[in-house]
Amino acid sequence: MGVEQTERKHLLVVDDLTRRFRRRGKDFDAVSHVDLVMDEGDFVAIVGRSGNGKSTLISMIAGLIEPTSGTVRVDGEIVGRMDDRTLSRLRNQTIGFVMQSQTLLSNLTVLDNVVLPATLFDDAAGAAGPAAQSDVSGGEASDAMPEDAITPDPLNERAMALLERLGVADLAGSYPKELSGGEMRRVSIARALMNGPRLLIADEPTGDLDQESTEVVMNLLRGLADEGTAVLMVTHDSEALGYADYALRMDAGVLSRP
Ligand SMILES: Nc1ncnc2c1ncn2[C@@H]1O[C@H](COP(=O)(O)OP(=O)(O)OP(=O)(O)O)[C@@H](O)[C@H]1O
Repeated sequence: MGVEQTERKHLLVVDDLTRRFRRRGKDFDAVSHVDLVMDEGDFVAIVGRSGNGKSTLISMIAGLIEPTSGTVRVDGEIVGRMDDRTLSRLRNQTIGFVMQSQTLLSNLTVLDNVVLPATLFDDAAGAAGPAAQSDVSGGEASDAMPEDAITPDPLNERAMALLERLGVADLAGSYPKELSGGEMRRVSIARALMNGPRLLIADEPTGDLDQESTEVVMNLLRGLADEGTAVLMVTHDSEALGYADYALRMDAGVLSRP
Protein backbone atom coordinates (compact mmCIF):
# COMPACT_ATOMS: atom_id res chain seq x y z
CA MET A 1 0.00 0.00 0.00
CA GLY A 2 1.27 3.48 -0.82
CA VAL A 3 1.24 4.68 2.76
CA GLU A 4 3.30 7.79 2.00
CA GLN A 5 0.62 8.99 -0.39
CA THR A 6 -2.32 8.21 1.86
CA GLU A 7 -1.04 9.10 5.32
CA ARG A 8 -2.22 12.71 5.26
CA LYS A 9 -5.59 11.98 3.70
CA HIS A 10 -6.96 9.30 6.00
CA LEU A 11 -7.81 9.32 9.68
CA LEU A 12 -6.68 5.70 10.14
CA VAL A 13 -4.24 3.72 8.01
CA VAL A 14 -3.39 0.19 9.15
CA ASP A 15 -0.59 -1.17 6.98
CA ASP A 16 0.50 -4.83 6.86
CA LEU A 17 -0.16 -5.26 10.59
CA THR A 18 0.85 -8.52 12.25
CA ARG A 19 0.90 -9.67 15.86
CA ARG A 20 2.58 -12.95 16.70
CA PHE A 21 1.98 -14.81 19.96
CA ARG A 22 3.58 -17.96 21.31
CA ARG A 23 1.41 -20.70 22.74
CA ARG A 24 2.60 -24.09 23.99
CA GLY A 25 5.99 -23.43 22.41
CA LYS A 26 4.54 -22.59 18.98
CA ASP A 27 4.36 -19.18 17.30
CA PHE A 28 1.16 -18.13 15.57
CA ASP A 29 -0.11 -14.90 14.06
CA ALA A 30 -3.21 -13.75 15.96
CA VAL A 31 -3.35 -10.87 13.46
CA SER A 32 -1.79 -11.48 10.06
CA HIS A 33 -0.84 -8.78 7.51
CA VAL A 34 -3.94 -6.66 8.01
CA ASP A 35 -4.58 -3.53 5.92
CA LEU A 36 -7.41 -1.13 6.78
CA VAL A 37 -8.13 2.48 5.88
CA MET A 38 -10.82 4.59 7.53
CA ASP A 39 -11.92 8.15 6.96
CA GLU A 40 -14.05 10.45 9.04
CA GLY A 41 -17.67 9.32 8.96
CA ASP A 42 -16.89 5.67 8.06
CA PHE A 43 -18.77 3.07 10.09
CA VAL A 44 -17.08 -0.33 9.76
CA ALA A 45 -18.00 -3.57 11.52
CA ILE A 46 -15.62 -6.48 12.06
CA VAL A 47 -17.16 -9.92 12.48
CA GLY A 48 -15.57 -13.31 13.03
CA ARG A 49 -15.53 -16.29 15.31
CA SER A 50 -14.14 -16.12 18.81
CA GLY A 51 -10.35 -16.24 18.98
CA ASN A 52 -9.78 -15.03 15.42
CA GLY A 53 -7.87 -11.88 16.38
CA LYS A 54 -10.47 -9.11 16.45
CA SER A 55 -9.64 -7.81 19.93
CA THR A 56 -5.91 -8.03 19.24
CA LEU A 57 -6.36 -5.96 16.08
CA ILE A 58 -8.36 -3.17 17.67
CA SER A 59 -6.07 -3.13 20.71
CA MET A 60 -3.12 -2.50 18.37
CA ILE A 61 -5.04 0.28 16.62
CA ALA A 62 -5.64 1.92 20.01
CA GLY A 63 -1.97 1.54 20.95
CA LEU A 64 -2.67 -0.92 23.78
CA ILE A 65 -0.74 -3.81 22.20
CA GLU A 66 2.44 -3.43 20.18
CA PRO A 67 2.51 -4.95 16.70
CA THR A 68 5.11 -7.54 15.78
CA SER A 69 5.36 -5.83 12.39
CA GLY A 70 3.45 -3.30 10.31
CA THR A 71 2.14 0.12 11.31
CA VAL A 72 -0.93 1.92 12.58
CA ARG A 73 -1.19 5.59 11.63
CA VAL A 74 -3.77 7.85 13.17
CA ASP A 75 -3.96 11.25 11.55
CA GLY A 76 -0.64 10.55 9.82
CA GLU A 77 1.27 9.69 13.03
CA ILE A 78 2.62 6.19 13.61
CA VAL A 79 1.09 5.02 16.90
CA GLY A 80 4.03 2.74 17.81
CA ARG A 81 6.56 5.57 17.53
CA MET A 82 4.83 7.91 19.95
CA ASP A 83 6.29 8.64 23.37
CA ASP A 84 4.11 7.69 26.33
CA ARG A 85 2.60 11.13 26.80
CA THR A 86 1.73 11.55 23.11
CA LEU A 87 0.18 8.08 23.07
CA SER A 88 -1.83 8.82 26.22
CA ARG A 89 -3.04 12.06 24.69
CA LEU A 90 -4.04 10.25 21.49
CA ARG A 91 -5.99 7.68 23.49
CA ASN A 92 -7.58 10.39 25.56
CA GLN A 93 -8.54 12.86 22.86
CA THR A 94 -8.57 11.31 19.39
CA ILE A 95 -9.56 7.70 20.04
CA GLY A 96 -12.52 6.55 22.12
CA PHE A 97 -12.29 2.90 23.14
CA VAL A 98 -15.12 0.78 24.50
CA MET A 99 -13.63 -2.45 25.79
CA GLN A 100 -15.38 -5.78 25.97
CA SER A 101 -14.65 -6.06 29.69
CA GLN A 102 -15.82 -3.77 32.47
CA THR A 103 -13.34 -0.92 32.95
CA LEU A 104 -15.23 1.64 35.06
CA LEU A 105 -13.44 2.79 38.21
CA SER A 106 -15.27 1.28 41.16
CA ASN A 107 -14.63 4.14 43.62
CA LEU A 108 -16.13 6.82 41.35
CA THR A 109 -19.79 7.46 40.63
CA VAL A 110 -21.14 6.91 37.14
CA LEU A 111 -21.06 10.67 36.48
CA ASP A 112 -17.46 11.02 37.68
CA ASN A 113 -16.41 8.02 35.58
CA VAL A 114 -17.82 9.70 32.47
CA VAL A 115 -16.32 13.12 33.29
CA LEU A 116 -12.89 11.68 34.15
CA PRO A 117 -11.37 11.60 30.61
CA ALA A 118 -12.06 15.33 30.25
CA THR A 119 -10.01 16.10 33.36
CA LEU A 120 -6.87 14.13 32.48
CA PHE A 121 -5.32 16.66 30.12
CA ASP A 122 -5.75 20.44 30.42
CA ASP A 123 -7.12 20.86 26.93
CA ALA A 124 -9.15 17.64 26.80
CA ALA A 125 -12.49 19.34 27.24
CA GLY A 126 -11.92 21.37 24.09
CA ALA A 127 -11.32 18.29 21.94
CA ALA A 128 -11.77 18.85 18.25
CA GLY A 129 -13.62 15.72 17.16
CA PRO A 130 -17.06 16.01 15.58
CA ALA A 131 -18.65 14.22 18.52
CA ALA A 132 -17.38 16.95 20.86
CA GLN A 133 -19.22 19.61 18.92
CA SER A 134 -22.30 17.55 18.30
CA ASP A 135 -25.49 18.06 20.22
CA VAL A 136 -25.43 15.06 22.51
CA SER A 137 -28.71 16.07 24.11
CA GLY A 138 -30.47 14.35 21.24
CA GLY A 139 -31.62 17.47 19.48
CA GLU A 140 -33.87 18.97 22.12
CA ALA A 141 -33.32 22.70 22.41
CA SER A 142 -32.32 23.74 25.93
CA ASP A 143 -34.18 26.59 27.56
CA ALA A 144 -32.38 29.91 27.92
CA MET A 145 -30.76 30.18 31.36
CA PRO A 146 -32.12 32.87 33.67
CA GLU A 147 -29.46 35.52 34.32
CA ASP A 148 -29.12 34.76 38.03
CA ALA A 149 -28.79 31.00 37.54
CA ILE A 150 -25.72 29.28 38.91
CA THR A 151 -23.41 28.55 35.99
CA PRO A 152 -23.57 24.80 35.46
CA ASP A 153 -20.33 22.84 35.11
CA PRO A 154 -20.05 22.24 31.34
CA LEU A 155 -18.27 18.93 31.84
CA ASN A 156 -21.00 17.60 34.11
CA GLU A 157 -23.58 18.90 31.65
CA ARG A 158 -21.96 17.15 28.74
CA ALA A 159 -21.60 13.91 30.72
CA MET A 160 -25.23 14.09 31.80
CA ALA A 161 -26.34 14.70 28.20
CA LEU A 162 -24.43 11.60 27.08
CA LEU A 163 -25.88 9.51 29.91
CA GLU A 164 -29.32 10.81 28.99
CA ARG A 165 -28.79 9.93 25.35
CA LEU A 166 -27.84 6.38 26.39
CA GLY A 167 -30.82 6.04 28.72
CA VAL A 168 -28.84 5.81 31.97
CA ALA A 169 -28.98 9.38 33.34
CA ASP A 170 -30.88 8.19 36.43
CA LEU A 171 -27.78 6.20 37.41
CA ALA A 172 -25.44 9.24 37.49
CA GLY A 173 -24.99 9.05 41.27
CA SER A 174 -24.65 5.26 41.44
CA TYR A 175 -21.43 3.28 41.70
CA PRO A 176 -20.39 0.70 39.08
CA LYS A 177 -21.02 -2.27 41.40
CA GLU A 178 -24.68 -1.24 41.55
CA LEU A 179 -25.13 -1.51 37.77
CA SER A 180 -26.12 -4.37 35.48
CA GLY A 181 -23.77 -5.46 32.69
CA GLY A 182 -25.80 -3.62 30.06
CA GLU A 183 -25.91 -0.44 32.16
CA MET A 184 -22.13 -0.57 32.65
CA ARG A 185 -21.66 -0.93 28.92
CA ARG A 186 -23.79 2.13 28.18
CA VAL A 187 -21.86 4.14 30.80
CA SER A 188 -18.59 2.97 29.20
CA ILE A 189 -19.83 4.21 25.82
CA ALA A 190 -20.70 7.60 27.35
CA ARG A 191 -17.19 7.77 28.85
CA ALA A 192 -15.59 6.90 25.49
CA LEU A 193 -17.54 9.75 23.88
CA MET A 194 -16.80 12.35 26.55
CA ASN A 195 -13.89 13.96 24.70
CA GLY A 196 -15.54 13.79 21.29
CA PRO A 197 -13.17 11.24 19.71
CA ARG A 198 -12.57 11.37 15.98
CA LEU A 199 -12.24 7.58 15.97
CA LEU A 200 -14.49 5.44 18.16
CA ILE A 201 -13.45 1.80 18.58
CA ALA A 202 -16.02 -0.42 20.23
CA ASP A 203 -15.58 -4.11 21.11
CA GLU A 204 -19.06 -5.65 21.23
CA PRO A 205 -20.89 -2.41 22.13
CA THR A 206 -24.23 -4.24 22.28
CA GLY A 207 -23.03 -7.19 24.38
CA ASP A 208 -25.40 -7.55 27.40
CA LEU A 209 -27.97 -5.20 25.84
CA ASP A 210 -31.63 -5.99 25.20
CA GLN A 211 -33.18 -5.07 21.87
CA GLU A 212 -34.42 -1.66 22.98
CA SER A 213 -31.01 -0.63 24.37
CA THR A 214 -29.29 -2.06 21.29
CA GLU A 215 -31.38 0.28 19.15
CA VAL A 216 -30.51 3.26 21.37
CA VAL A 217 -26.78 2.52 21.24
CA MET A 218 -26.69 1.73 17.53
CA ASN A 219 -28.72 4.81 16.58
CA LEU A 220 -26.27 6.88 18.60
CA LEU A 221 -23.23 5.33 16.86
CA ARG A 222 -24.88 5.72 13.44
CA GLY A 223 -25.64 9.37 14.23
CA LEU A 224 -22.04 10.00 15.31
CA ALA A 225 -20.76 8.47 12.07
CA ASP A 226 -23.18 10.63 10.06
CA GLU A 227 -21.74 13.67 11.86
CA GLY A 228 -18.17 12.66 10.96
CA THR A 229 -16.88 10.33 13.67
CA ALA A 230 -15.17 7.22 12.30
CA VAL A 231 -16.63 4.17 14.07
CA LEU A 232 -14.91 0.78 14.13
CA MET A 233 -17.02 -1.87 15.84
CA VAL A 234 -16.43 -5.55 16.59
CA THR A 235 -19.70 -7.41 16.88
CA HIS A 236 -21.41 -10.79 16.88
CA ASP A 237 -24.79 -9.10 16.82
CA SER A 238 -26.56 -9.31 13.46
CA GLU A 239 -28.88 -6.46 14.41
CA ALA A 240 -25.93 -4.16 15.18
CA LEU A 241 -24.34 -5.08 11.83
CA GLY A 242 -27.20 -3.46 9.95
CA TYR A 243 -26.18 0.00 11.18
CA ALA A 244 -22.64 -0.17 9.75
CA ASP A 245 -21.65 0.90 6.22
CA TYR A 246 -20.11 -2.52 5.63
CA ALA A 247 -18.66 -5.52 7.48
CA LEU A 248 -15.22 -7.09 7.29
CA ARG A 249 -14.53 -10.67 8.35
CA MET A 250 -11.64 -11.71 10.57
CA ASP A 251 -10.64 -15.32 10.01
CA ALA A 252 -7.51 -16.79 11.64
CA GLY A 253 -6.01 -13.30 11.88
CA VAL A 254 -6.73 -12.37 8.26
CA LEU A 255 -9.14 -9.50 7.57
CA SER A 256 -11.15 -9.65 4.36
CA ARG A 257 -14.30 -8.32 2.78
CA PRO A 258 -16.83 -11.20 2.67
N1 LIG B 1 -1.17 -12.45 25.22
C1 LIG B 1 -1.46 -13.52 24.48
N2 LIG B 1 -0.62 -14.57 24.44
C2 LIG B 1 -0.90 -15.67 23.68
N3 LIG B 1 -2.01 -15.78 22.92
C3 LIG B 1 -2.88 -14.76 22.93
C4 LIG B 1 -2.67 -13.57 23.71
N4 LIG B 1 -3.72 -12.72 23.51
C5 LIG B 1 -4.55 -13.35 22.65
N5 LIG B 1 -4.06 -14.56 22.30
C6 LIG B 1 -4.66 -15.51 21.37
O1 LIG B 1 -4.78 -14.85 20.12
C7 LIG B 1 -5.97 -15.28 19.45
C8 LIG B 1 -6.81 -14.08 19.11
O2 LIG B 1 -7.36 -13.53 20.31
P1 LIG B 1 -8.40 -12.31 20.28
O3 LIG B 1 -8.74 -12.00 21.70
O4 LIG B 1 -7.81 -11.23 19.46
O5 LIG B 1 -9.63 -12.97 19.52
P2 LIG B 1 -11.10 -12.38 19.29
O6 LIG B 1 -11.42 -12.63 17.85
O7 LIG B 1 -11.16 -10.99 19.76
O8 LIG B 1 -11.98 -13.31 20.21
P3 LIG B 1 -13.38 -12.97 21.00
O9 LIG B 1 -14.42 -12.79 19.94
O10 LIG B 1 -13.59 -14.21 21.82
O11 LIG B 1 -13.12 -11.75 21.83
C9 LIG B 1 -6.64 -16.27 20.39
O12 LIG B 1 -6.28 -17.57 19.98
C10 LIG B 1 -6.05 -15.95 21.75
O13 LIG B 1 -6.02 -17.09 22.58
